[in-house]
Amino acid sequence: MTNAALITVLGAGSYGTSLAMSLARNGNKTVLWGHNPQHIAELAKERSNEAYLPGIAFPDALVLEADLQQAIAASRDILIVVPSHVFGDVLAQIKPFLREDSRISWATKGLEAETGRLLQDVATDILGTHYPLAVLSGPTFAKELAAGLPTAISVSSTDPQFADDISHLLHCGRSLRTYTNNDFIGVQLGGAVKNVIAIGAGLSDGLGFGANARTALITRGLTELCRLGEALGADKNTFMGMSCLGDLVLTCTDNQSRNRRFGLALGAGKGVDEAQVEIGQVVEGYRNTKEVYLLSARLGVEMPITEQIYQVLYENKSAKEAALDLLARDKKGE
Ligand SMILES: NC(=O)C1=CN([C@@H]2O[C@H](COP(=O)(O)OP(=O)(O)OC[C@H]3O[C@@H](n4cnc5c(N)ncnc54)[C@H](OP(=O)(O)O)[C@@H]3O)[C@@H](O)[C@H]2O)C=CC1
Ligand SMILES: O=C(CO)COP(=O)(O)O
Repeated sequence: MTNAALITVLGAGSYGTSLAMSLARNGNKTVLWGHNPQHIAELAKERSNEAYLPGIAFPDALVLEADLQQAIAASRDILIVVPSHVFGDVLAQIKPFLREDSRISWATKGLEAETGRLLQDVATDILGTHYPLAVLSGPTFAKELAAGLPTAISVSSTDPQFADDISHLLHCGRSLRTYTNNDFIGVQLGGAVKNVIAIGAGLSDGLGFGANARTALITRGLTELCRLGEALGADKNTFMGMSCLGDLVLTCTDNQSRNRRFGLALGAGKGVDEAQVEIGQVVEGYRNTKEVYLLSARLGVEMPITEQIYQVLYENKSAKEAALDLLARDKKGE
C-alpha cells in the first residue's frame, strides 16, 4: 500500500463500495477497507463486490485494504460508511491510528443506538474537537450510484474547506452532482428521520392503502422532521433539500429502499426478525425509530407518525390499529 491515496472509505457494504467506486471513477486514488479480511480478499480478486453490487467492475483507482491501520495511514480524508449502531465502535478503533492532519466524514444515516445522539456528538465525544468533521447525505440508492445513474447529494462540514474538498472529490459533472450545505445538524437529521417514515410508507402500502395515504404520510412525515429539526437548531431551508425532502421521497416511494421493504413485509403480516432476515442488509429505520421517538419525547416534539411506528415495532401494536389511531386524531390546522 502506498501513502498517496486521496481518500479512504471504511465499510465495504453496498453504500461504502458504491461511494468508493464513485470517488475512484473521478480518478481519485481511493482505498476501500472492510472489517472482514476474507471479503476484502474476494473484492480484490474479483474487482467487484458481487455480494452487494453484482456485475459492476471496480475502477482502476480503487484499492482494497484489510488492515485498518494501513487504511488510515494511506489518506488524509476518511469516509465512514458503516451502519449507525457500529459508528462509535469504528471511531474508537480508528482513533489510535489517526494522522495529525486526518479529516473525518461519514455517510452513515441514523442516530446513535440507545442514546439518540447525532453522530457529530458521538464523533466529538470519541475523537475530541481536533479533527474536521463532515457528513454526506441525500437520495442516493447504492445500486443506482454504482451504475453511474444521475444522482445528487449534500455535503456539510464543520470546516467549509473540508466540505468543498469532499464535494470536489465526488462531483463529476456527468452523473454525480454535489451541493454543499452549512447546516451540519439538518443534513445529519434528515437521513435518520426518513428511515422511520419510509417504514411507515411501506406499512401503509403493505396494508393495501393507496397513493393518497402514502403521500399524506410523506407530507406529514416531513412536518415531523421539520419540527424535530427546528428543536435541534437546524436551518429550515435544509428541510426542502436533498438530505430531507429528497431522501424522504426517495425511500418512501421506491422498493430499492430496505426501510420501505421492511415496512411492506410487516404490513403483509411478517414479523420483525423474519422481515430483517429476508432483506439481508442493514435496516437502519428499525433502530432509528426507537432513537427518533425517544429523542422527540425528550425534547417534547410532537411526532405522531413516528410514535405509532414505534408502537408497531416495539410494543406489538398492529399496523392497522396504528393507522386507525392516526386517522382518529382530532382535526387540526395544517
Ligand atoms: N445502501 C444505500 O443505498 C445507502 C446507505 N446509506 C447508509 O450507509 C450506511 C451503511 O449502509 P449500507 O452500506 O447500505 O449497509 P449494508 O448492509 O449494505 O453493509 C453494511 C456494511 O457494514 C459492515 N459492517 C458491519 N459492522 C461493521 C463493523 N463493526 N465495522 C466495520 N464494518 C462493519 C458490514 O460488514 P458485513 O457484511 O461483514 O456484516 C457491511 O459491509 C447506513 O447508515 C445506511 O443508512 C446511505 C445512503 C444510501
Ligand atoms: O438512504 C438510502 C437512500 O438514500 C437507502 O435507503 P434504505 O436504507 O432504506 O435502503
